[in-house]
Amino acid sequence: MSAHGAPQPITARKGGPLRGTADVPGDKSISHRALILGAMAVGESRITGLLEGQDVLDTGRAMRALGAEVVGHGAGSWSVHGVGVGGFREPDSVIDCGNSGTGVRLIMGAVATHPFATTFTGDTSLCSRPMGRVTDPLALFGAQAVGRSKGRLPLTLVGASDPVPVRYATPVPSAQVKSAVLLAGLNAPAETVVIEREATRDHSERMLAGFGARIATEDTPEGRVITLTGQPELRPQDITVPRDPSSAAFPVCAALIVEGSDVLVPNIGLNPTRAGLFETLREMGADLTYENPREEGGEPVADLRARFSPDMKGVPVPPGRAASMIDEYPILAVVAACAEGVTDMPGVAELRVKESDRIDAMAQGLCAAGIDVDEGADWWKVTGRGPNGVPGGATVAARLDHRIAMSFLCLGMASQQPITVDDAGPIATSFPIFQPLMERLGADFGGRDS
Ligand SMILES: O=C(O)C1=C[C@@H](OP(=O)(O)O)[C@@H](O)[C@H](O)C1
Ligand SMILES: C=C(OP(=O)(O)O)C(=O)O
Repeated sequence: MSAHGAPQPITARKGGPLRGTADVPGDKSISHRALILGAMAVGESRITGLLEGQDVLDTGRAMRALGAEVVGHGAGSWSVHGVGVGGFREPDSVIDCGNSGTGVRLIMGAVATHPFATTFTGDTSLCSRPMGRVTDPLALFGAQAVGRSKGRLPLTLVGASDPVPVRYATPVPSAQVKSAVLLAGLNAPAETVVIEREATRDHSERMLAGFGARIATEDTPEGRVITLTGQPELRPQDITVPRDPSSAAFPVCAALIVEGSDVLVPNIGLNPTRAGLFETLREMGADLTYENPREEGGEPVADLRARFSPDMKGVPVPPGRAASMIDEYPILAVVAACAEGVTDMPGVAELRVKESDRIDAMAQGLCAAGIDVDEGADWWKVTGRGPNGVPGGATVAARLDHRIAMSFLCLGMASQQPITVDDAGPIATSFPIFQPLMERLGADFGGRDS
């Protein structure tokens, strides 16, 4: 069942090559942060290129419930009239973050140092995900959370009325945890410090600096140490959201595995904390180039060009790279299935607590499509069958997970027999135009029986 209605099965089958330009939507991580920081600034921020996917729309609704004015002007252009740090008001009703881990965890951080109660919920996927990783550090500020067993949603967070600053070493590599602590630190006095052993995406740090917060990052033997001075006045910003590398991954990888393809994906954010997939694909022998590299809105961007790459080989993916490509492992596994040899992906326990257990979801679907997968608690290996070697002919479960749905649809474009995804509804959370965009490039979602 889709998060937002009846299940929408889609079948992808091998058609002609994929060709043309893929204008993917705005970055999901940056879009959430633009709305939240806009809501915490004094005055009006303007955002262009905002991702209008359900996850981000749910965050926009939550910012309204907390007192900010959030207005869409069409085509990704939005304005947010913020209430200032410490200015949120108690919401009248439950905040429903839908399918979005980023939304709920960042908003929990933002309200944790406000003296009122907020109740959070989400869909069945979000209600099964761990929240203790965020409520534990928020408790150090003085916030109290009561949720279901194992701290799961629905959950009520009573914010600290007299917050204290916090120094916190994150036990898991998670930008959501880091960002929740930093957002809570905004309304605490003095300095809040987050230490992360492995660097994770740094959009919060960059955007906080852009809004005028005093924030410093230092690489030390302990790890990356981020120090934020609390209670700043955030200045409203004009933000241009770069396009999402995690969405670009789908047309890029589909082009690499579909014979004769040549696809340009312009204006993609290539922040090094996000670009691990592209590095890995190049190591596999992908014909993937960065054209016109430049900087926009404080983030590095380039145009990506991907062409069919029949000689790709499996590679070991360094575990230290995992955080920079954590959402891209499902589509990497699809490329690995179409390469020769083994792609070994260690150090990825986090994949088991995303919208679904992504190792299990991919292993079951790949196996049904004729691909061998070995897995352990924090690793998996895909044994490829080479270009045109994937049998396909399977129906796979999306498990309320947009990335699982899109990954298997891409595999269906290259496999010998079609692949059906039982519910493509969740794709709307991050990439609402996925289907028409891929069809314009030449994908066949005709849905006929094989
Ligand atoms: O901070 C963010 O915007 C995100 C962080 C990642 O989650 P974790 O922080 O849980 O690794 C990622 O999987 C998610 O899609 C977006
Ligand atoms: C893990 C993801 O998102 P979130 O954690 O925000 O639900 C994702 O988009 O792949």
